[in-house]
Amino acid sequence: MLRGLLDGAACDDVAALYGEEAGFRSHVHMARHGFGRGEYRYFAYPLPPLVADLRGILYPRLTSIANRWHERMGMAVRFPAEHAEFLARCHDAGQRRPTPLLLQYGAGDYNCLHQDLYGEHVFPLQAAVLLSAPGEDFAGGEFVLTEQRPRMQSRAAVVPLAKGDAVVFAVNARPVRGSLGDYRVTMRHGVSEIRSGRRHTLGVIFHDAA
Ligand SMILES: O=C(O)CCC(=O)C(=O)O
Ligand SMILES: [Fe+2]
Repeated sequence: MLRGLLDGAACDDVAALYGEEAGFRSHVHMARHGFGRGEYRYFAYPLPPLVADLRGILYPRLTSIANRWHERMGMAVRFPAEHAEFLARCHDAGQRRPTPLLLQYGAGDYNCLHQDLYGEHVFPLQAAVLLSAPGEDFAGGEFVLTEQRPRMQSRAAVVPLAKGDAVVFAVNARPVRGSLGDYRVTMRHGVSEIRSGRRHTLGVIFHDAA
């Protein structure tokens, strides 16, 4: 968790973008795709400055974890120091569409457990920033992670985010140290049902989409 990544005013400014027509490349109604209930919009390029800055600032702080994870999971790909360089790799492979997104949930909405994979190129960590205040703007709507371990039952974790907090989590898999060395666990994330009110999130994914 990154506590207080954004202050309250910045959260409100980003959440308010949801209602604007311009600045997005697509609008997804989750129920139509079986993804849950609620909606989200992918930003278009150029990203709003705050979103572009978050991507550029968080990425270089995560590359050493990403590279260590890949080494431990026996994956050959390594990540360059700067986000622009990694994006160029995505774009050269045809993954050119921006993936940062704004999500909006109302009462009864939820986000099914999923993974945000959009092509061959995957940066193994992503971030989500909670833009609304639990207990004040909404009730329910907890950020949930599950880890699926080999030959074991899945385990869930709830991330107790406050408004402005971010969670950095595994996109796809992460290594876990066991008595026989590292093994790989498959991670998924989602959001439990919002019982009342309205909840907004900013999702920051570092690879672009095909
Ligand atoms: O609304 C949330 O907390 C989860 C959003 C999400 O799935 C994401 O940012 O990838
Ligand atoms: Fe997601």
